[in-house]
Amino acid sequence: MSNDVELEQEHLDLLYGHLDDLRERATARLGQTRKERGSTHQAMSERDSMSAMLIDQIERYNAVEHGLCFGRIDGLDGVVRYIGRIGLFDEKSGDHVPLLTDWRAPAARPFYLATAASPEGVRRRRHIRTRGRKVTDLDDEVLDLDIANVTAGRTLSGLAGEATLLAAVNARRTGRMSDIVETIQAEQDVVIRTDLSGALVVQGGPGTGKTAVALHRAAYLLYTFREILETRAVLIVGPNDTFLRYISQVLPSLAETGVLLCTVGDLFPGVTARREEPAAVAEIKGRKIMVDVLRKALDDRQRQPTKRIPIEIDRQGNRETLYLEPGEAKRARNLARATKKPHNVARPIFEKEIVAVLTGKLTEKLGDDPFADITRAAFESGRKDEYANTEDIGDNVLDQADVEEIRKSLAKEPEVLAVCDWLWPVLTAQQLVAALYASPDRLESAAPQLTAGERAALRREPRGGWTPADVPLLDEAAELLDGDKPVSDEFVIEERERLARREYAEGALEILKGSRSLDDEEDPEYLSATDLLDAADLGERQRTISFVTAAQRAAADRSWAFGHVIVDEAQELSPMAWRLLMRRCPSRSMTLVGDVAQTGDLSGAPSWDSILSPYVADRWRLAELTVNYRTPSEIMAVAGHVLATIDPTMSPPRSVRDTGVPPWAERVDADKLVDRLVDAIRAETAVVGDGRVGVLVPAERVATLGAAVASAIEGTAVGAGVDLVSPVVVLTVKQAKGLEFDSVLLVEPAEILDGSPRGASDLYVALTRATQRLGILHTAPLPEAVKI
Ligand SMILES: Nc1ncnc2c1ncn2[C@@H]1O[C@H](COP(=O)(O)OP(=O)(O)OP(=O)(O)O)[C@@H](O)[C@H]1O
Repeated sequence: MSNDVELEQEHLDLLYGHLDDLRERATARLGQTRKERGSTHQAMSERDSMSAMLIDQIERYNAVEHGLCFGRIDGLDGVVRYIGRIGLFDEKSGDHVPLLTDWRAPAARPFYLATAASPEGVRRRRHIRTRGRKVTDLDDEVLDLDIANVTAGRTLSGLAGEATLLAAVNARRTGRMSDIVETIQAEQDVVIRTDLSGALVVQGGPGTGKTAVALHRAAYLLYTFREILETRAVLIVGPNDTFLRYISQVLPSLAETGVLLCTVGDLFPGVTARREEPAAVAEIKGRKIMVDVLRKALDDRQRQPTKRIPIEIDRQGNRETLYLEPGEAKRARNLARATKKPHNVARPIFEKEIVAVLTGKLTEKLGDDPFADITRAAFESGRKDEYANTEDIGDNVLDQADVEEIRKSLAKEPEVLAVCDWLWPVLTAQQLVAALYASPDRLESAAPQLTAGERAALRREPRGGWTPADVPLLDEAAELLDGDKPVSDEFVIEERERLARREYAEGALEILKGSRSLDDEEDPEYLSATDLLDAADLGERQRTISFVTAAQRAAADRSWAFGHVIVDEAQELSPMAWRLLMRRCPSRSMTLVGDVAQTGDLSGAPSWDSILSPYVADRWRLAELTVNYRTPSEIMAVAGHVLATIDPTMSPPRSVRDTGVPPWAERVDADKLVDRLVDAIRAETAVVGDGRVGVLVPAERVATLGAAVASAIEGTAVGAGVDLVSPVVVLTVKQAKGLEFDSVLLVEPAEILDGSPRGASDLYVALTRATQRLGILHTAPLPEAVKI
């Protein structure tokens, strides 16, 4: 074996040499490009585009530094193929010989799929384990049936690369999710490589790798369908900021950065929805009837006067009063509504009609027959029912130009515009929704289908920010107001530039730091590159850059149609949130991953069919993941009983390993809970060393217990928005969704169970967050379903 290690080290040295070479060339070109002095706008723009492209390239080379090459397959035909994070070719040889095959390429697929029973043309699969640039171990599986019995023990369970896989799942957690590119299993590989088109649902129990698979699928799709997806972008939606930070490193480590990661609360440009609200209120906002509520709220803003409205206008220094009759206002409203255009888009039609009516009145007042042209025009445009016969059309002594002059001046008249604003106001989504929440009368009129208590729950003052559940309502409102028109073109451009400048500046400086640490600091090429990319003017330079990624553009554009949308913890989204996401993905090219047994949100989905059937009927595919890579079998046995209370027909996923460590539970007196918890945390941190301890507590206790633990144990992070790199984290179950810790301490499970109508699902989630150890502390009796 040691001879083999040396041989693999030689190949690895060759690959890293190649990578260094590519990076150096790109860095040198970057330095050169930055020095070019073009004076025209186009030259500057081209130079900046080229710089951005080179920076992107360097970023990719830096990203694959760790674990560049991790596998090798030896074919039955004698061909040897190395598998890694990117493809590298021996360009000097002229015939483009692959030195390293990208894991996403079809040629790499047997590395993930081959088994002794179905070797896919592979004689031997080798996992190459490395630390930095050094080979540390090799893990071989011989798949040739003639000699399969030699290694049969390794593949009995159907796992590929078992030793490497177990090393990965047993490793200490860091607070950041790692990629699984070295050990993707066959059932996961099938999901990752499913075709781009259509909706795919990935259902799987806790720890089956749904999140990991979703992220690797994004990388696969970007590689395989780069042309489509680089222009239309990929959106990944996760449940909260902590989760997004947790997964943030995975795609960069796979050398993919052009993906927009966000929560539903981020999906309305210009709004950062972080305000909190009770789950029951969010549930009301998530109901589909809110579409009708918003429609009615908007209808109510298209006012119908009950009395004539006096309009005072200035006519060459004289004040004139014109009267708009209720019937005339109604006719204008009907006309504008009949266009079926969004409210703001239809406003000019409403305004034009009001101005036309007033023009008629004013010309009449001035002693002429005003209706001649107007009624004729109305008649000719087909509104015959309003003007029953052509005899109504009289003579007009004013010529067309005079009438037109009057019309123009009325169209600018502040009083006329003020009346139009009152009858048909131009609104933003924020104005419509905030005004609805702020007024019991508006709520009562718009939401008769809600109970008085539910309407009272929606009541809120306009100030104080938006909640995540407001965002789908804002989006729906924007749709009713403006259709698929961007909120405002100017705003979109501004927002785009702001995001692009920020990301660009941060990204570029990171890259330079990264590449410097790898190379000679005195290298003149590096110096010239860093000189030119100093932090002070980096952001400003980007102002002129015409190149911004599709993901950046998409982030600022409410009407953006993504090339593919991936939704994690998809079971949690409300019907209103689905409407928003479906609008962002008209092609319905989507991957939804989740577990309906873990649904904790009150407006979450009871089944996949209920989410998808309104949009794609039964045209969606289901893939299932069945193996739990996170939670050891000892802990899954406990969680399995809780699952049976949620749905007795569901079985928990099969754990990939035992740890021999049984979960424990301990009842303590209420006044001893904090002390005992602090002791237990200390004990667990001692066991997991540089791993992570998660303390999961009922929502009502997070503030008090969190503060008590934080004051006793240094480095404790508490509650929403925490950074999971902290050694100890105190969270609610909702906040811990999708996350994992080496050791979990669960406090007061009975309160979690009783704390919500979906308490059993919450408990199931809480019990399945540990990769190694689980302890339960309780003052009340353990729920019956928790059998320890
Ligand atoms: N093939 C694999 N190789 C190595 N580790 C894996 C593999 N598949 C999953 N894992 C690990 O298992 C853990 C659970 O994965 P992940 O969070 O994606 O599961 P999940 O199905 O999304 O779980 P949950 O529904 O509980 O959020 C992660 O640490 C992930 O890296």
